[in-house]
Amino acid sequence: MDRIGIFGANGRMGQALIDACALSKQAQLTAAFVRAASPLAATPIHHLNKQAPLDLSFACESSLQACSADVLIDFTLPEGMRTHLAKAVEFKLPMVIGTTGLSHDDKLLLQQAAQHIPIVFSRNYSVGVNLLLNLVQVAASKLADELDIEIFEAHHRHKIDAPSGTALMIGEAIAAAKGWDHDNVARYDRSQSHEAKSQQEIGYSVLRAGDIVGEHTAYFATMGERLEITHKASSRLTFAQGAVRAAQWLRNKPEGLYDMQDVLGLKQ
Ligand SMILES: NC(=O)C1=CN([C@@H]2O[C@H](COP(=O)(O)OP(=O)(O)OC[C@H]3O[C@@H](n4cnc5c(N)ncnc54)[C@H](OP(=O)(O)O)[C@@H]3O)[C@@H](O)[C@H]2O)C=CC1
Ligand SMILES: O=C(O)C1=N[C@H](C(=O)O)C[C@H](O)C1
Repeated sequence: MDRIGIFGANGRMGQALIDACALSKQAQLTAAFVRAASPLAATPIHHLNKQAPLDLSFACESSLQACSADVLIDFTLPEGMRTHLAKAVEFKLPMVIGTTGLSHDDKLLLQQAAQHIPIVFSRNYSVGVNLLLNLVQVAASKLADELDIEIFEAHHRHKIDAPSGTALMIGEAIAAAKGWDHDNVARYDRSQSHEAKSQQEIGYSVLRAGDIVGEHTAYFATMGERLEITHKASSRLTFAQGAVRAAQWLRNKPEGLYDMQDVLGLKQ
């Protein structure tokens, strides 16, 4: 059994991760951390799998040293991720990270930490999106140069970062296939632009509404035809089960920075 510790255990993804551990035959949830000030600390956890009740309470993050986890999972906010990453390095524990909205400096922190512990970082843990990354690279490299490339994403009303981590990951994959520098070709806002778009750009658009779990479409449009490659997630359990799979894959790996394509064997 792989013993799993979860940060942000009371969040939307935290709850889904608790359910994913309960449904797994190989992973056992041994620590479900909440912030030090959380009123949930020391209260019992409820989860989907009612047939096998979970005999565990939420724990305060500061009790990490005393917990018995083999791998830690973080789906929180960038500030939380930074704190949790430092703890994982201190206690030499492998870590799976799904938090999005990370800055350039945060990504450098990940690289530094990966010199000491093994880390899987992915902005999307679903199988479908990781396959889509390969498909958009084929489309970007095989279709004509006279191509308009746009990425649309839709998420629930609570999501803070925009564009989503997945949308940026798709854009970065397309830019790599085209040999472009993503930061130079990404267009997030056309409201101040007074000219027609160039074909050497990747446009992003964002929708936030209701309870949408996560939808992404890459558009490849030219005169007379348009290819759309879409992924729709309908349950957070998809991401959570992917993260638990990554945690199991990560155990006993050497230090280094891995992603979900490594876990799934999809690297081209
Ligand atoms: N890579 C992937 O496949 C996916 C990534 N995500 C990403 O996961 C993250 C979480 O999403 P979601 O679960 O919807 O968000 P929620 O807001 O529902 O949950 C966030 C959790 O993080 C905790 N948290 C926030 N800040 C800190 C901090 N500074 N220290 C410790 N804990 C903190 C919150 O605690 P409290 O309740 O006390 O505030 C809460 O438990 C987002 O970045 C999202 O984009 C989401 C889905 C899939
Ligand atoms: O915040 C979310 O909910 C999600 N975030 C991730 C992202 O930013 O891409 C992944 C997924 O789409 C859900």
